[in-house]
Amino acid sequence: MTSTDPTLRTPTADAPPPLAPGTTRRIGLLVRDARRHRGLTQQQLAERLGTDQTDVARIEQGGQNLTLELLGRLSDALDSELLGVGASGPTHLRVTGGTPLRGSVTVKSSKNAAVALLCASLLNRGRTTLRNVARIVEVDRILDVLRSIGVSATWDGTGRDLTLVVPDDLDLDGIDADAARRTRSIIMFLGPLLHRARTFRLPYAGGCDLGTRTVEPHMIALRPFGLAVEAHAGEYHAAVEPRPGSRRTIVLTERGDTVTENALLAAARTDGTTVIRNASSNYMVQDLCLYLQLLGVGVEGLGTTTLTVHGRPVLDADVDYTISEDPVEAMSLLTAGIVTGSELTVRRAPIEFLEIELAVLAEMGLQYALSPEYRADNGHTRLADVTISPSQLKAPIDKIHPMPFPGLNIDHLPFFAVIAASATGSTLIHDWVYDNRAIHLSDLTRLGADVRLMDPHRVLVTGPTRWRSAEVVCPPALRPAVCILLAMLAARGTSVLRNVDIIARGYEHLYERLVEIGASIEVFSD
Ligand SMILES: CC(=O)N[C@H]1[C@@H](OP(=O)(O)OP(=O)(O)OC[C@H]2O[C@@H](n3ccc(=O)[nH]c3=O)[C@H](O)[C@@H]2O)O[C@H](CO)[C@@H](O)[C@@H]1O
Ligand SMILES: C=C(OP(=O)(O)O)C(=O)O
Repeated sequence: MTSTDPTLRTPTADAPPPLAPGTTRRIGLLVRDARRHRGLTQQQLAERLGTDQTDVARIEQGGQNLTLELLGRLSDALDSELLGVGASGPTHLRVTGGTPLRGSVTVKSSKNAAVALLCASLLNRGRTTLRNVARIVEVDRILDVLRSIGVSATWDGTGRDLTLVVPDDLDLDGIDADAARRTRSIIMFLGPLLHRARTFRLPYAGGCDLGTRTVEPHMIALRPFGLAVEAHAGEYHAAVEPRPGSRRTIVLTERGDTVTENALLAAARTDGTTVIRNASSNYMVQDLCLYLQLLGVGVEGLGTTTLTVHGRPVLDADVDYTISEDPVEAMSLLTAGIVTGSELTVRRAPIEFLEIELAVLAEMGLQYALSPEYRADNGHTRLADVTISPSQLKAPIDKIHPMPFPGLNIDHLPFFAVIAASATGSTLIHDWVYDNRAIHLSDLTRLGADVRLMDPHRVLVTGPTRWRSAEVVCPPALRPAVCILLAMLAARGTSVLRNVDIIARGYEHLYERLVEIGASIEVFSD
């Protein structure tokens, strides 16, 4: 069949030599994986490329000569660095699995509290020092944005503590839109900025490919503070008309984490009392409340769904705050140990935010022991060391589904898919929250798991799995990407996980730390 696209036809004599057939076949598989991750049919990808479905089928089968120009167009059409060339190409992992991990590993501080506190630092006229900050890409993105508007952000010699000083005048027009668009957390600039300018613009919030994530609850929550937002051409146009009154009640339409944080950030510098109902009491919200208290804001109801904030128009204090440990990291590390049948201690696990997960895992047959509890360096969060032992797991009787805290954390849900695949029996996993995240879990089938997508929100996982090694492209979502890596640790033989850069968005030195507890992981790039 003749192609409609001239660049897909047989090369001319002066064209560069064609790639070896093995290479085109391999690239074909990568294209197919990336297309599926994007949820595109061959026809839809063909339309993006301006060609026929048959051309796409040929590329995926390795039967098409590939030029650099075509590779570039494929990368653009798939919105993927998968086919990146040159020295700064994507990073991949070679994972040799099937052996238990051993020893202990310590949980780092959380991404989600770090981004909230970075945004919160905009409220303070004094110096904010954040201690124990995770060195992750998500933090770097928000830092890039903060620096672009004039905030001074300096790491100390240890590289763990960060000092932020906010100037009197922010250069909001100079905002690094590229960095901002790569993170959803930019939405949390709305709360602090409504105290700094009567009008301003922010780029649309972005982030992982988890499906549509509404920003409407943020708009509703911030309206009582006089904020009106219109969306135009990739930007939010915000206008602030402060409303009189010394008391307001905000009823959140969703018990979301970042929307609660935005309401807190707006209330912190609003004179008088703000009552936030249906507030999230999740870990990052608690970290934010503790920081605001240090700044001199009265916050009552910590850990509950009604927060009462006594705001102060000027916040000017030199404060040090130590960010607490990340429950999702802890859950990831526990899963690494569970699926590899290991005796492993996960130190400094924020136990309050893992209690339901551990109760479910106990029902599934997990053997574990907890150390006596102790406090995190923020003086508040309860920590414990969790030691798990090799266990025969069985599927839970009821489905596994997340709920706002104190329910099972939505970000822990993907890890239950890997665990369920290691257990005997069928587990229904219901992600009612994200439109797209459960879909990414079907990649576990590449490693031998029986994962059936019942609909975009529900997967049925039947185990036990005889994990086998495979080559997989990282899904474009942080937690599912880590789940594939953990399944590779369980699989005998050598697997390759391609294009893992997304993992650095939320995990610091994850591979090195897994290697320290006995994993065999090699990092390489093209
Ligand atoms: C930076 C940060 O802190 N990110 C976390 C935060 O994102 P964030 O707070 O931004 O989460 P979203 O606002 O996107 O909420 C997630 C999804 O849940 C839905 N929803 C949420 C609450 C609710 O009561 N009803 C409801 O339907 C939302 O419509 C959305 O589709 O919370 C998510 C849900 O815990 C976590 O996965 C993210 O890791
Ligand atoms: C969904 C997540 O985070 P974010 O809100 O930053 O996309 C996550 O941490 O898994």
